[in-house]
Amino acid sequence: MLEQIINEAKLHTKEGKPASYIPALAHQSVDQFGISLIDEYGNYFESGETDTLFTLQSISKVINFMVACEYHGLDFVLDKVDVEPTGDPFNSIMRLESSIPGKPFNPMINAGAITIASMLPGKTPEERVAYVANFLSRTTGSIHKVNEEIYSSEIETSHRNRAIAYYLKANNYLLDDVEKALETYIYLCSLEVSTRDLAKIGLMLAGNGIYPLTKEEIITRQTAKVTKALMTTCGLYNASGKYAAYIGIPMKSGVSGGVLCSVPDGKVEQLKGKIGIGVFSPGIDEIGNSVAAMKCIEKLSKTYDLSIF
Ligand SMILES: NC(=O)CC[C@H](N)C(=O)O
Repeated sequence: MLEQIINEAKLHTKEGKPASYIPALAHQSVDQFGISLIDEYGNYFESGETDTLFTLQSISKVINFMVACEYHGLDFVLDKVDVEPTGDPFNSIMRLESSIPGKPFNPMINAGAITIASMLPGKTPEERVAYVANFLSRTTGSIHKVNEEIYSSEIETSHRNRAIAYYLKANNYLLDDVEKALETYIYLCSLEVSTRDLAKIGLMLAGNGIYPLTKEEIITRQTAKVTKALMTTCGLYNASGKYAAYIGIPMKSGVSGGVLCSVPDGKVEQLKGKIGIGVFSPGIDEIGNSVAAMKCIEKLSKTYDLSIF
């Protein structure tokens, strides 16, 4: 049944286009598709390009939020970034000026994520990215490197994100210089992962911060719960409401075509208990979500009753 769902989803890979506003992402082949599922009992199901490395892009927002909450505590973080969905595109500037006092609406849009990047532990962007990469490795067991080509391509063309960072600085939300916050944010977007890595992070979140296979506590229960609430309400940009209704799984997507899913409680025999899912297919829609990955997750959720609602 899973193979059939995956084969059907693969038929949609060409309906999306690779993100072209980051020039180095534009030449990704849309034919790629990979999926990894891991459950709390250690069962793996994988198909397609599960070893291919791709950049986290917006999925880094989830990771950075967890790191910031663990390091500073939730109250400190929420003093600088709210937890309200916007219904606007991820790189929108509009509300920074229209809302008083310009506080970023949530950590899953660029304004919130650049703010979070400025508060991560470490004195330089390099130290911060190393801290976050180590944090990721505790769950994934992989070594995560920055893709320098994609980093350079984005930092050179990041005029919109730079504008957002200046607004944030003007309203006292950045804890650092504009350029350092931006470099940190883009380094983190450029960290490489595989679908297997994403599935493991999803499983850790499903375990409310405890990785079920090792029983190690990676983050607190409180951080895990707030993170999953943000993924559900803001994880898929301005399509988050639609996907909460039709799929109902805490998820986060990135413009490189990755999607991280955390299923807290699978109810059917074939997919039971806590499950992490990572999907990758670079063809994205206008909103920024991978077309084939979302088709696959929607079918999985409907077939195996994975919705949390
Ligand atoms: N939605 C995304 O994945 C966007 C991430 C990308 N690095 C940006 O800031 O534009």
